[in-house]
Amino acid sequence: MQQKSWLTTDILSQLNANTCLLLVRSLWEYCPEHMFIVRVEGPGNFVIEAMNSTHETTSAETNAVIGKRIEQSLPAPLCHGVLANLGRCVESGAPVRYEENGDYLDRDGIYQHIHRQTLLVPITNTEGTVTHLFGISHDRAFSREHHMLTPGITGELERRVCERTAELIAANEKLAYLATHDHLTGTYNRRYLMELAEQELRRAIRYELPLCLLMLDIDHFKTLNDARGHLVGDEALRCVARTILATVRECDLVGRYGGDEFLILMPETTASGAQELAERLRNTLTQTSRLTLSIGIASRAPGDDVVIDLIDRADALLLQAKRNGRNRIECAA
Ligand SMILES: Nc1nc2c(ncn2[C@@H]2O[C@H](COP(=O)(O)OP(=O)(O)OP(=O)(O)O)[C@@H](O)[C@H]2O)c(=O)[nH]1
Repeated sequence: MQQKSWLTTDILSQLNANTCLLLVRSLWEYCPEHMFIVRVEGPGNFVIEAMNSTHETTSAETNAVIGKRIEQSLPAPLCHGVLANLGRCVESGAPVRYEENGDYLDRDGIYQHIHRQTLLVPITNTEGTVTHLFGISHDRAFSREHHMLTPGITGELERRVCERTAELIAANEKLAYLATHDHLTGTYNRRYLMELAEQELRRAIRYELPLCLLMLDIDHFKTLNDARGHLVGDEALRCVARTILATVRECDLVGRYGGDEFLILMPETTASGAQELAERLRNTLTQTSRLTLSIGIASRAPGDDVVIDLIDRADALLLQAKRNGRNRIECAA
């Protein structure tokens, strides 16, 4: 039995072919509703053959789905219902109306709400087989920017915002750490140490407090590096850093000044206190490793305006310690 074509009405049959074509084209281009034609390839197997562009879908977006199976072009939560309705339309050979109303996560991980009504019309060939389905959808509530969120969705969104915020805070903390610390030893890097040291010096000047600066250098470090390799050299640097950090007070500032040189800034500490710490440091290191240190100690003097004044004096004393045989501490009288 020849089936009735649902796209043919009495009015249309009175129009000539050209007018029909013009009518279809105008509808396809200017109608604000979504229109699509799906090819029926077998039971449950539908391929999008054509789709119009509307104010909400660009031609690039519509072109991207043409030739794709329904499962490839629709969000998974909506797909099951749509496939069932397409199948129903093919089986019955009659128009089918259905409604989609739900939320789904888009490719950017953003919740979208969809509420649309669709009319499906079967298109048959001369043998009466449904070869295509024509669909027209009306969006009842679909906005990328504004939609009422159900409490469940709000909760999920809040959870995601909290998760992202926590990730950002962690990433920021990591960045701040990397910007202020030496990657190898975990002590402050030179730039940050200088910044903190200038603050300490200003405080010491303002309140007339003692302040000492220790500069230390590993003895014959180049020989160790050359003989045993850079990885062993790196471990030696870490070992010295660990020993310093375990020996100093919490308010002391420790940083890697460069190569195998470290600085320790000791607020509210006199030269004798600094010497005590330097001795302890040297002793601990000789007990736990084969490394020895040469140390120069400078204490704040009247006229010291910037930290480099102290660094210069500690550096000169460190050089003196090297010249005097290494593994020793030099401190200005
Ligand atoms: N493994 C390692 N070596 C480094 C690093 N930075 C600098 N160095 C090496 O540290 C060595 C510095 O040696 P110096 O302090 O100049 O000389 P030294 O052998 O310690 O001699 P003295 O200080 O006079 O006792 C050089 O061989 C540098 O290549 C680093 O991050 N890792």
